[in-house]
Amino acid sequence: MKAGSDSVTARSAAVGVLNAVLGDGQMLSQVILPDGLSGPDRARAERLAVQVLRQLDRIDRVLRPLLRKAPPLAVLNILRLAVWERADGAAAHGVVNEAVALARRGKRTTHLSGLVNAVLRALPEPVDLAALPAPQMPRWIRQPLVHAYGRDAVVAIEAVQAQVPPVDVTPKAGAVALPEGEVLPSGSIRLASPGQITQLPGYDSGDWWVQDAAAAMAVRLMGVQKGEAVLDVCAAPGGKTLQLADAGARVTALDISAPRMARVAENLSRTGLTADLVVADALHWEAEAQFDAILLDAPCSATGTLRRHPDLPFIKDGSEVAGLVALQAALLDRALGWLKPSGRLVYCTCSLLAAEGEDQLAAALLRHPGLAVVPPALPWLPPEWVTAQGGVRLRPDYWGGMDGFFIATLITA
Ligand SMILES: C[S@@+](CC[C@H](N)C(=O)[O-])C[C@H]1O[C@@H](n2cnc3c(N)ncnc32)[C@H](O)[C@@H]1O
Repeated sequence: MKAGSDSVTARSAAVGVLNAVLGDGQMLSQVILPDGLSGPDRARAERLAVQVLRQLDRIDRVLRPLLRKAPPLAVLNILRLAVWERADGAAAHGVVNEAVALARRGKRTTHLSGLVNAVLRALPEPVDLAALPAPQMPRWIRQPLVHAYGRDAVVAIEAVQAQVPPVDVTPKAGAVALPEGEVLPSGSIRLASPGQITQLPGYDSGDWWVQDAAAAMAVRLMGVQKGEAVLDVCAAPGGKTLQLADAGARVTALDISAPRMARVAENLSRTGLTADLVVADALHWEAEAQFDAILLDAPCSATGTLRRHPDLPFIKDGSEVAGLVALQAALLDRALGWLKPSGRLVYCTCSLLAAEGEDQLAAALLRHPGLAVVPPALPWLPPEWVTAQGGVRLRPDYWGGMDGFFIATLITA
């Protein structure tokens, strides 16, 4: 974003978001922006905050030599935002003036507006963040990934996570209006220039939906047949429900969260697809009949989605993982009981951690002696993505960037 007088409100809101995430540990999705911000300013504030979080380590490397001691967080975040804007090509004088004005307006920052001015005037010219090493993932994620994939792979993943992720969409069968983009081998379309999604051709007519290429692969691996009874266990916000319904399955979509299920209903309505919606805790729900196929997209650490959620490294410390692993195992055991004898269950998580993928699968195979893995048979799937167990490991550095996922198809003997 280029500096300009109209962007002061977006800028102050962006600093507020950074204070909430980095100071109070709030998730980006939960931060409430101030009332009275226009739609475009709201979007700009969110974009600025996300970009600063994604580049935070690089930004701090630029600032560190210019600061004798760490200023209060609210001041530091004004400086961080200004460094990002300079790196993004905004003119120095505009960025400095507006950062100083922002500091003057805040009760907690006004006494340090002189410092803001001095530091920003001392920034190198140009501010080249891309020349610095990509931000590293926190230790609780990085260490197990180095162990699982090796150091080079982790560096490649971190390089991708420092970039603005592309937007992929899944076309509906027989779609007429599609936005321009590159068709990936799996059939997802990577948009050439996303801009405002709701303005793209085919959005209003429901000809496609936004869904990362990796997220779309679980249902592609399932090989759904028309008329099959399919249960989507953790369904919201519903990208995979749409795929299942579009493939002609009779879909039951279940999720514990009513507000999130409302988004599934909206998505079905826009795309003209249908599914039975159930709001329930899968750990207590009872199925009335068994299913031909079940998709379990289990709640997880979401470590495969750091590109889109750059706040996660700052608000999570890995302490939730053990609880999530136990929940995934309990959901998996329960879901297996709803399968027809010849049925298949696709288990997936958007996690990079083996604990929520490969190890979870190995533990399930031990708990259920009759359970077997069906290796994928898709011509476009690179064989090196298939694990020794027959699961699929998707990494963020594949195909120029995708979410990290683990997917496995299970059958009971
Ligand atoms: C990874 S998200 C699912 C994403 C979804 N499948 C999609 O493609 O859009 C995990 C979901 O699990 C749901 N969930 C968590 N615990 C659950 C439970 N005990 N029973 C049912 N749903 C649960 C959450 O509300 C969340 O929507």
